Amino acid sequence: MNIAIIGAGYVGLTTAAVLAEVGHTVCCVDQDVHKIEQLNNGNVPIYEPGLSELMEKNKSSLTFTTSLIEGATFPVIIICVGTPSLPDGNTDLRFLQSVIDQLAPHIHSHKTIITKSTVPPGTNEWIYETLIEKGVPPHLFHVVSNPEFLREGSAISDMLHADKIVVGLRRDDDQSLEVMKTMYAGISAPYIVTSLTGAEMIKYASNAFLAMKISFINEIARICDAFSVNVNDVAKGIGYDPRIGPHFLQAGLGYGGSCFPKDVRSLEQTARSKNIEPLLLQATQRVNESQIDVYLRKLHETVHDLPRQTIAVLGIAFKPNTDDTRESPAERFIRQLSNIGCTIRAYDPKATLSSDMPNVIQTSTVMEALNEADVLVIATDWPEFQQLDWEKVKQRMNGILVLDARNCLNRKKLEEAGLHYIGVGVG
Ligand SMILES: NC(=O)C1=CN([C@@H]2O[C@H](COP(=O)(O)OP(=O)(O)OC[C@H]3O[C@@H](n4cnc5c(N)ncnc54)[C@H](O)[C@@H]3O)[C@@H](O)[C@H]2O)C=CC1
Ligand SMILES: O=C(O)[C@H]1O[C@H](OP(=O)(O)OP(=O)(O)OC[C@H]2O[C@@H](n3ccc(=O)[nH]c3=O)[C@H](O)[C@@H]2O)[C@H](O)[C@@H](O)[C@@H]1O
Repeated sequence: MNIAIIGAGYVGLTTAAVLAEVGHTVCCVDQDVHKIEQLNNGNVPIYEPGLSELMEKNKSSLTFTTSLIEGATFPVIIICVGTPSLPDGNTDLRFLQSVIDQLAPHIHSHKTIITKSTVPPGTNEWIYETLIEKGVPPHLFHVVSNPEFLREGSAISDMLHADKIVVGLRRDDDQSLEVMKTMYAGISAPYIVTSLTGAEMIKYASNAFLAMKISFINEIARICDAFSVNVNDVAKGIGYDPRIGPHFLQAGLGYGGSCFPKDVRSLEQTARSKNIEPLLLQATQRVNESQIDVYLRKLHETVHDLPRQTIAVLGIAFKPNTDDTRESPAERFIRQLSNIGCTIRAYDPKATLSSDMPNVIQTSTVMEALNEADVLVIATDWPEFQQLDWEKVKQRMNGILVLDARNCLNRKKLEEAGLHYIGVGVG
């Protein structure tokens, strides 16, 4: 198949690489001239494990352009542009709207227009109606909602081994399911076929549920903390029940990234627009937003005169295996520590601090970050932090306190090395 992908970000590039891998020809369109230049020079502008290798392997099936008009010549068009939050929590749909505005005058043969961007319920129906209003004859296009469920850090494997493929169609569309099955022929997964709006709701409900699971375990961690119980044991204990499952029960600084925070906010606003008070969504966000305060309080309780201390913070990205810092809890924590006057030495294997902050420097190695540090904080659970040589860490630091803000370290090993281990709900 010949496919155009509009928006060459995390989702667009992963989709392009995977669809090229399963035998299609893919043209990636992005308005960011610099990004397209990089891609045309063989450089992948984001860090995602395995992505540059897969793109290199399939380079004969991949092209890159800034021209949406060129993209509009393809019979299958997948929209993967960003859908960020507006200040009021609603979704900013202006990138998507601009794509539809630009596409409409160039639809002269049949197009299957597939939305992969996460969009609020009703958006794909809006796309259909807008194209009709703009004079595109209905026999020249179909609109499909095909939300994406990949995670950054494991994007390629998540897409190649998807647990499901969700396809939302208009009631009268008896063609697009076949198109989707041909497009995903190389991927074996059950199909969930529903309405356009049903598919949009599946995506929002999925992200909201996962975010709620994280806030749930973080609330349990606070209670565990008061009773000196280890929340990891509790997560393990409840996770064996197949009705609960073991995933997304890792307590810590809370969820971040470009999706959970914005999608939970957006679903909250969607509910409100229909006069529904979304109590669980609100609670999920309240727990998440106050999670950093819980860790700060822990530091205040344990460290004398915290504002005068030098803190080594390991982790800047919102999760391991990515360079993404969008709504990163690690970066928020660094900002809070900076606000109260601490001196911060931050390190991350891939991510860079997104803005300058007073008394904060980023180092290029873990050991450099530890120099003169009174306290060490693990803010992102990169595997390499879990495997540190704790004897060496102790020698390098000024103090001995380690705050495990991701509940990911082996406490025994740290204590054997003479370090003092603290956390929230760590027993
Ligand atoms: N990042 C993730 O892990 C996942 C993201 N999603 C959803 O997928 C969508 C895209 O997310 P990301 O890939 O993270 O976004 P991103 O911000 O990394 O990439 C979006 C790209 O779209 C381009 N763009 C914007 N307007 C354009 C236009 N008019 N024409 C051409 N290109 C345009 C931007 O320049 C940018 O390169 C969002 O709706 C997100 O919620 C869904 C699942 C996973
Ligand atoms: O819609 C999206 O964009 C994507 O959002 C998430 O993927 P992602 O944001 O890449 O990362 P996750 O692995 O879900 O982690 C999100 C945040 O939750 C935190 N988290 C995750 C799991 C957990 O047990 N505890 C926890 O605090 C992570 O540290 C991170 O800050 C979903 O997992 C994907 O299915 C979805 O496609």
